[in-house]
Amino acid sequence: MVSAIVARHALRLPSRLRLFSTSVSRDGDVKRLGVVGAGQMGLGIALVAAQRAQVPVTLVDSSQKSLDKGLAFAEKLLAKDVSKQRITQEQADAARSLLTPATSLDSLGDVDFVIEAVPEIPDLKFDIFSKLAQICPKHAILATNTSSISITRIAAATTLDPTDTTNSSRVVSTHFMNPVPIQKGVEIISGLQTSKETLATAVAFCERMGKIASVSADSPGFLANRILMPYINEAIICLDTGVGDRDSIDAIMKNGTNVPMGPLQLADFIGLDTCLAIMKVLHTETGDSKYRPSVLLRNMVDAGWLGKKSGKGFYDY
Ligand SMILES: NC(=O)c1ccc[n+]([C@@H]2O[C@H](COP(=O)([O-])OP(=O)(O)OC[C@H]3O[C@@H](n4cnc5c(N)ncnc54)[C@H](O)[C@@H]3O)[C@@H](O)[C@H]2O)c1
Repeated sequence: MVSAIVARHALRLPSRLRLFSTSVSRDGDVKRLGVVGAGQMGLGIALVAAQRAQVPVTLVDSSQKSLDKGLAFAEKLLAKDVSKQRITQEQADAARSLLTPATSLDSLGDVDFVIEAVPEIPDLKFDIFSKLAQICPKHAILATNTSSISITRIAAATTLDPTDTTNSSRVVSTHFMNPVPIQKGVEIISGLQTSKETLATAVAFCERMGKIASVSADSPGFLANRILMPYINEAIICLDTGVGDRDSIDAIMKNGTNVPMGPLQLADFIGLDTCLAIMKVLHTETGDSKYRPSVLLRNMVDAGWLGKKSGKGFYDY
């Protein structure tokens, strides 16, 4: 399965990508995982890795408060799984015991694979990857959960000499979908420097986590957001220009395409600031006017109406 996905992808890669195919990963056998950022995504990734792949996870966050909150939430999710008889108490205890919190990146000296899930701030990610390249073992895969930042740029931050791909070839994106314990899909994105072995290890590990991998190249919005965000943006333009009201827009897509929620409700769930940030990346990096963020989306973000997380968006919460 893994080799088929990677081979299919490699066939489509320009030959210049294959030139950088340095062997850095001995095999797909990840024995210890590091996760950086214990927020919404990082916590979900750590928990699913502990439950499904059954690997010990070092969960690093610069904020002790975030770690405490994240681990309390993990315990709540595990208790819910036990109460619904999806898992036994022993399985819940085993998963919880695999999660070790830490506040310093220096705790990641023994991991085989690390997934970064800190906020979507380019300089923050570049700084973390330059440190991970020094701290993690030389065979470790360095993955990011970014929604929109170029993987090639993140990989470039691991070295001062761009011609030396020892570190940059180990960088890849494992873009998990939210909420991680529920969504099956994960998007695996190669940067220009990413080696075939790194890609294969990333796909294999995500499959061990019970996920279904889709592989894409480093291009603005990758696959998921390149398709999803213009759909959401168009729904907002339809609302803004009076083609339909909120409920009609959500109802036709929900009842007509069999999705669990319509585009406006989904935008609220993702966060309107996140939607706008991704549309801006698509617009500026492609220069294509078809990705222009809708005026109403900009106005709602300016008003602080960010969706579910702020209590108000297209719906009230
Ligand atoms: N939220 C989504 O729906 C979603 C979906 C897919 C991808 N993503 C991406 O995942 C990443 C994380 O998003 P999130 O929603 O989990 O964010 P979040 O704000 O919930 O969590 C980020 C965590 O990183 C921690 N952090 C900040 N600086 C740090 C540092 N220097 N070292 C260690 N920890 C640090 C914060 O304390 C916080 O706990 C982003 O790149 C985002 O674009 C988000």
